Amino acid sequence: MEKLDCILASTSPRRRELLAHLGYRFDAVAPQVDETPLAAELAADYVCRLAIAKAEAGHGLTDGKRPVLGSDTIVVLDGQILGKPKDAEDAKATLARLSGRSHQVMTAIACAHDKGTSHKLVVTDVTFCDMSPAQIQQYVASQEPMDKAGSYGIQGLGGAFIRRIDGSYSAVVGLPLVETRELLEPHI
Ligand SMILES: Cc1cn([C@H]2C[C@H](O)[C@@H](COP(=O)(O)OP(=O)(O)OP(=O)(O)O)O2)c(=O)[nH]c1=O
Repeated sequence: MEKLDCILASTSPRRRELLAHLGYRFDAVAPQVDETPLAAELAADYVCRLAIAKAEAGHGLTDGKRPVLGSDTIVVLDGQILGKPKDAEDAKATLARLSGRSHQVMTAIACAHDKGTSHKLVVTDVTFCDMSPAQIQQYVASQEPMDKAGSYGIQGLGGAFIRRIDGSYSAVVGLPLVETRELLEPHI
C-alpha cells in the first residue's frame, strides 16, 4: 500500500480537492459528529469544537499512526451561526439576510496526532452584493446552496454575488491552505 502522509476526516469533496493542492498523500474517513450547538456557545468556540471533534473521531477510526485533519465551516451574521440550510425556504431566507451586507466565514481546522490535538481558527470577511428576490429564487433553484454553510458557494454560481472578500478564499471554500500546511507540517 502507498505510504500516506495524513488522513482527512471529512466527507466533503471540496476539502479533499483543497488538501490535494498541498501535495500530501492522504486517505479520507467519515467521522460521525453531533453538530448541535451548546447553549449560549459562541460561534468561534462552536466551530473550533466541531473541527476538533471531527479530527479526534477520525483519529479513532484509524490506526493512530498518521495525523488526522478535521475542519468545520460556518457563516456568522451579527453573532448568529448560519449553518447549512434545512430546505429551500431556509436557504432563501438566509440569502435575503446576507444580501447587501458583510458577514464572517469561520473555518476551524484541527489536527489530531499521537501527542494530542492542535487547532487554528481562520476568519474571513465576505461582502455580498444586493440580491433581488428573483436572483435568490433562481440561485436556490440551482441547488448549489443546499449543502453549504450560509447557503452559498463562493467557488460556484454564488461567486457572482460576492462583491469583496478580506481573508482566505480557500478557508471560505472549506479548508484554509496556508494554515492547514502550518498545522500539519510538524506532524508529517
Ligand atoms: C461559505 C461556503 C461554504 N462552503 C461549504 C464548505 C463546507 O463543505 C460546508 C460547510 O459544512 P461543514 O459542516 O463545515 O462540512 P461538510 O459537512 O461539507 O463536510 P465534513 O463535515 O464531512 O468535513 O459549506 C462552500 O463550499 N463554499 C462557500 O462559499
